[in-house]
Amino acid sequence: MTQAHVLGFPHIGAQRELKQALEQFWRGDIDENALAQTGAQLRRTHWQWQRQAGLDSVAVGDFAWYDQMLNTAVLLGALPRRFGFDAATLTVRQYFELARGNAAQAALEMTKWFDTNYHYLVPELDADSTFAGGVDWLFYEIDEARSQGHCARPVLIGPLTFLYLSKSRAVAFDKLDLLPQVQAAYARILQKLAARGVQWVQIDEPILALDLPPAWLDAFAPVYRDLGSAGVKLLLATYFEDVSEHAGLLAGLNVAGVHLDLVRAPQQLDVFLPQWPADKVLSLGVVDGRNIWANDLAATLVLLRRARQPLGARLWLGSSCSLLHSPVDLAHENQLDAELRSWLAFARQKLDEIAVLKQGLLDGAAAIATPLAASQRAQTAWRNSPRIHQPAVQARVRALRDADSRRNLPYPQRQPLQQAWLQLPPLPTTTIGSFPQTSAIRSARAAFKRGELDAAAYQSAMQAEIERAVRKQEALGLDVLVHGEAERNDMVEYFGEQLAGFAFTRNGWVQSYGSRCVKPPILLGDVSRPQPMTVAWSAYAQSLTVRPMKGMLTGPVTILQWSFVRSDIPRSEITLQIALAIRDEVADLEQAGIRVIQIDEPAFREGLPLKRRDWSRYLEWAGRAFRVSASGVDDATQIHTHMCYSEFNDILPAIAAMDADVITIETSRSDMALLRGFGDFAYPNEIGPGVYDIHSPRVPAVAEMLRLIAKAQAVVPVERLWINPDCGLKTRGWPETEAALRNMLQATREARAALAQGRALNIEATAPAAVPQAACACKHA
Ligand SMILES: CN1c2c(nc(N)[nH]c2=O)NC[C@@H]1CNc1ccc(C(=O)N[C@@H](CCC(=O)N[C@@H](CCC(=O)N[C@@H](CCC(=O)O)C(=O)O)C(=O)O)C(=O)O)cc1
Ligand SMILES: N[C@@H](CCS)C(=O)O
Ligand SMILES: [Zn+2]
Repeated sequence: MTQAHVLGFPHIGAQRELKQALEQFWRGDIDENALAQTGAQLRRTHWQWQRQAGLDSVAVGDFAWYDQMLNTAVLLGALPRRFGFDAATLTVRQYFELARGNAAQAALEMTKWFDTNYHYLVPELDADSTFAGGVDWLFYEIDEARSQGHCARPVLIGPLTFLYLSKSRAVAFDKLDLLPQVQAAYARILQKLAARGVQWVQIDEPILALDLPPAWLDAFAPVYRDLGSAGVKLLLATYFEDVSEHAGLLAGLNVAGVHLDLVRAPQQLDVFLPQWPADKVLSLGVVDGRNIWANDLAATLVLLRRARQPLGARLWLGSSCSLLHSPVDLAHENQLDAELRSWLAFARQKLDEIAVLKQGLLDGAAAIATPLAASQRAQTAWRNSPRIHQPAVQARVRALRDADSRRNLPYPQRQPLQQAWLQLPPLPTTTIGSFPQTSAIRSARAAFKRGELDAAAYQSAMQAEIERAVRKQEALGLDVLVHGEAERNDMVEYFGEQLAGFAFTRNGWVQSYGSRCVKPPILLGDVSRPQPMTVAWSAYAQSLTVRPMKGMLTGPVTILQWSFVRSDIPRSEITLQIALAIRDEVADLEQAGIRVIQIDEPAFREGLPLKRRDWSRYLEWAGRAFRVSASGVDDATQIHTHMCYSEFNDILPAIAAMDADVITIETSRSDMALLRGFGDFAYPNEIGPGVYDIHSPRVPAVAEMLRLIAKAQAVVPVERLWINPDCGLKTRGWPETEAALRNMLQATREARAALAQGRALNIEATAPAAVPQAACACKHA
């Protein structure tokens, strides 16, 4: 029978209930029982919504206190030995220690889930890892769903994806050596599910979207030959990319069905349909799990009908991927106008879309006449709306010439012009932009948004924060100052709120990691800049000091990556539109006397396509967009960029081609290993490799930073080396921020003295940090 389903539902809660409960629990304000009740209530609600919408099963196992990848490690019993926990008796408190670290141990590392803005916890394995099973939370939740009358479909991260995305913490080994044990553990779990009477299990193998080494691909058939015989029907889910090249492999796997992401790659259908075996389900992901646009029901029905004829009841339909990446419920957006709301669907509305599509497919279009007509009206209105199309913006993009993405002079000639007025000492010091976003700042903004604080009072409060940041930087002795970004809720949303072509939500939260969320703005139309966005704040900050104030902007690629983006025109074109808006802001900052300007691109690497074959095209347009945003200035104006969270070495030529005068990058957590590539590649401009990790409240000692400075000096010519932290300081508190910066400045003074005396830095006594650091605490609440 044709089934309608979703691959997973967001668990943070429509009002971020899980976030509030987690943070209360971590603060000690509520006990474990109260936390458990919040979790149970959220699961109950989300299952009810799926059932009420008319879906045939509910996803179980998508709920996680922190992260589903960590849950999988716990389920398998594969915990890092260094914590000394017994997986079979793991407590919720211990679970959070794995996620967030404890006094003795750093948290599990966190990294981006494929090309999304969600971070998962990276399981740690070693050659002796065991997989004897862990606590039975999944089985409990299945019983819970069933006791509420639902048809429970457990969702698991598949064994090959789990293993491939894990890391070895100690000596490197071939992770595939662990496959037999991992496979056996999955077989035991599936048998247990079968014994409970579970019929279908969704098993996610998104690594099929990547360029996989042959040994990993070859592992699929034998693993699933075994798992497919464990007594439950397996629906193997792929998503995020075209998996056409694996159609033969997938058709031959011992699974009962395969799921395809037809939103990302609709062309796959024509490859799969002709060769799809008569005994297997083909589940089509036709409702976008990663964006907020309402489905074009008529167009989707056409596609589904094409598959219906050959597949019959073996055709399933659902979301393209888990709805984890969507905000929860449009019903809470009472400030969006009716027209815009008719163009949108959040997770809850997507459930209805899937159910309606199933009905339309089985019972004919007449059975869904009302939603179909509404969908068609919305599509027509959207296509023709003056909110979307701004001919002047499009004309400006078309008129871009090659010279618009180039500075006048090359860097070697710009550098003396900049130094002539900047008069910076050797090893100039700066920070990445943000200073602590204190609860006073956040509650002032919340009061302003509620109308309880007027604009003038809010402005004064933010100016006071800016002044505080400036005075502290002066006292510390930094060379290039920042205003601190107090006025920004988020480095992307803030710009989305001010640019034409964007809409923003009140409550469209999406989990970024753990309890932390972001509210991506909605990029719905051609983008332009009605008025300056940052100039008044930066100019105010500059008015407070004679030192150079660095203007702070988010770059076009990062704004694109961290927004919900329209899908009717190419991403490359949208990015150029944003680039032009940023270019105008850069020009206005320069006019206002801000002559050092940073354009952040932390998502530049994240935007890289999953398949290498698509890289060069992306790097070409993304790099051009950055240069368009940065090239409209005088050669004496210094352009910085900043990148973090990334492995940069495989795209260094593209980073160099961005031609920023200075790049500050996250390097301290890799002990400067990330910098080596910059040295080998002979990166041509100035670099500020982070000399301390901002992700933990721990204050690094002067000697530790000196050691990293020495390592950096071995790779980057000293006249092109800057000293700065790894990333912004918004998630830190002031006491540790000041202490760490004080030490950074002291380390810099010592390094400068050594330089002046022509001696090497004395780093003999300095070992790498002995105390474990949180892997990434801006990501670790
Ligand atoms: C650098 N990172 C970012 C990513 N994506 C972005 N779009 N932005 C990023 O900065 N991706 C990669 C990383 C992810 N890292 C983080 C780090 C930290 C957070 C985080 O702290 N998120 C906050 C929400 C931030 C925000 O939008 N703040 C708003 C609203 C604050 C709020 O909740 N206010 C309360 C009232 C508070 C009070 O009265 O005291 C309310 O409205 O109810 C603001 O400052 O105005 C979080 O809390 O989750 C995210 C990603
Ligand atoms: N300017 C931003 C960059 C973060 S990646 C900040 O300092 O928070
Ligand atoms: Zn950063």
